[in-house]
Amino acid sequence: MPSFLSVWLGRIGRELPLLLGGLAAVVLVLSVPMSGYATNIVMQATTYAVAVLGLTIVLGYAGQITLAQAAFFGIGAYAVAIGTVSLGLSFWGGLLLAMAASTVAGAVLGITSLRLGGHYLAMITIVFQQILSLVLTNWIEVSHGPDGIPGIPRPSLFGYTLSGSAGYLVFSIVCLTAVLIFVRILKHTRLGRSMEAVRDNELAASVAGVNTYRVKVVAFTLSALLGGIGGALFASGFSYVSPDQFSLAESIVFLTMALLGGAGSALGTAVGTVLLVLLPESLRFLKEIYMAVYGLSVILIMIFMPEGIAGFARRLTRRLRTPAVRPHHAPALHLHTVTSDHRDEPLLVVRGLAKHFGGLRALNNVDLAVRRNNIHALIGPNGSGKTTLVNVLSGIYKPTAGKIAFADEDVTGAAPHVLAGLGLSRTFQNIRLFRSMSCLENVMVGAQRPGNDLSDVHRDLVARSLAALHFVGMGDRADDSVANLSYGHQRMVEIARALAANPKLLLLDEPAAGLNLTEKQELVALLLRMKGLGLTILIIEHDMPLVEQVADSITVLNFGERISDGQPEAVLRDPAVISAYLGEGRAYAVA
Ligand SMILES: Nc1ncnc2c1ncn2[C@@H]1O[C@H](COP(=O)(O)OP(=O)(O)OP(=O)(O)O)[C@@H](O)[C@H]1O
Repeated sequence: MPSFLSVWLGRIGRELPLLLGGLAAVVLVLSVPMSGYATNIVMQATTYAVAVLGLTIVLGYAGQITLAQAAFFGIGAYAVAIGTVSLGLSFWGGLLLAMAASTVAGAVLGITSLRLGGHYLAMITIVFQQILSLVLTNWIEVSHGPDGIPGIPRPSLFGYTLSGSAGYLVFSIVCLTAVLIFVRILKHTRLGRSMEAVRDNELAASVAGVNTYRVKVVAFTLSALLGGIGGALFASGFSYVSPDQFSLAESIVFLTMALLGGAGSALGTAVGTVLLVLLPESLRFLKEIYMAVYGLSVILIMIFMPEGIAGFARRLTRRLRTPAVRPHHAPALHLHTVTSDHRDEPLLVVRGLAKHFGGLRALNNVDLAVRRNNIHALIGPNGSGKTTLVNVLSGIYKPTAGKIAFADEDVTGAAPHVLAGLGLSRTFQNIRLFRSMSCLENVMVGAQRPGNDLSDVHRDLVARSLAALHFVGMGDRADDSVANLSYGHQRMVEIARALAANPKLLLLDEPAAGLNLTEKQELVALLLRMKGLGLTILIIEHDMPLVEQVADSITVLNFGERISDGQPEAVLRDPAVISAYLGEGRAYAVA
């Protein structure tokens, strides 16, 4: 069964409480008579919530700030208005138009702007929002200008027109429940995990095999689509649209709703939306000062609940949660095995590699050959170019000159996620984990890299990730948040994430840094066990006793140039290495 289908089917059962909640809301709407005013408030909350759930995806999951959600909401609303009133389409035709228009607008804006991150993206979305407002106000022949478009029809369903408010409200609640469940389940899919990995640490996500740009574009487009659906429901519900309903101010309100509820939680976002629609209405009795009290309430909630209502609720219920049941036995980890006839053949071949930063030659004319099933150490003084070399090999930096061949394929200048897909995994000198995720989720991002020969089912992904965690001695911490781990344990999780990807080559950048003596001995044993399973390892390390225990060959860099290369016995006796790095009497330099 395809992985995504098994995840969706497996998760849908867990959403039963939400389905029942939706059903209860429907029963309530049908059984309790509501005034027109109350109906409008609930309809506004419901349709807004659909649009704001888009922000859960793009901001909460993928960490991208957008201030154009009201623009996509407006595109959806106007598409239904123009489709039904001007073009004579049915509501359903208008809805399809709204979905298509918001998706295309989101994809185009995402593709063109998501290479820029952070505040640049926020600025571009503000500009887009302002342009849309101007177009809606001034393109009178199409949008009817500031007067807006009245008379938008409501849909028919199975021959029954939802013209009554209660019927349409039920329809909106059903739509909201479906969107809510979709967004909640999305979090647990490969795509959702990739989004969260991008949010937590984009660089680590890319070397773990996530195409970060594509994931951001998909998140942005999905968010725009939900904005469009929300807008379509809103337009048909209120039968009227005008440009002032979709202004920048509205986008800021949407953002506040998401942040107030807790952007990373779909349920929290929905609660935040309902609260911010109801709060000003419930404060109207305060007359002139009601807006001031409203603003103050929002500020106070944000100060005392910085992670939003969802984060606050999570903290309250932490102790009540039951831990997941995991198998006690350690599942076996299968790695990329090298047959004995290929052992010692070159896996990675680097020729004439150079990397210049302006006038600084961090690497100059470096040659390197890493042989299969070998542990190859890269040593040299601080600033000699070791990390730069690993950054070039893993695609983070483009080389200035030279060629890199990996598994007989020219990979010079390839992107990090492409190299990860070919079987190149790495860890970082400064540990880079996805800090909001558990150990298991971190490792699953590694395991789900493209090209990893898992039979494509979620269960296998979990099994392989648990096997990798057990292999590094972290099996019993699978469900712990990585943020609560000691430094040494975080290193082990990072190695497990790389191992779960079933790499052909593992690049380790100073894995012993920050470890105590016992942990270093455990690392030596781990390195030898990994080699025993057939893995090829390139390790940067300053700890020379460790290097001596594990290395089959050593390359030494100094001022960006290779000064020695070969078997450890010869390299460590090389006068050039002793003078540049080891010192007389082999007093090992420790970083
Ligand atoms: N992004 C960058 N921009 C400019 N200079 C850089 C950049 N990255 C590295 N360098 C420079 O390149 C040189 C090599 O640095 P690198 O980090 O590769 O050394 P290293 O051998 O890994 O050192 P260490 O053992 O201290 O980690 C240094 O002079 C460093 O300042």
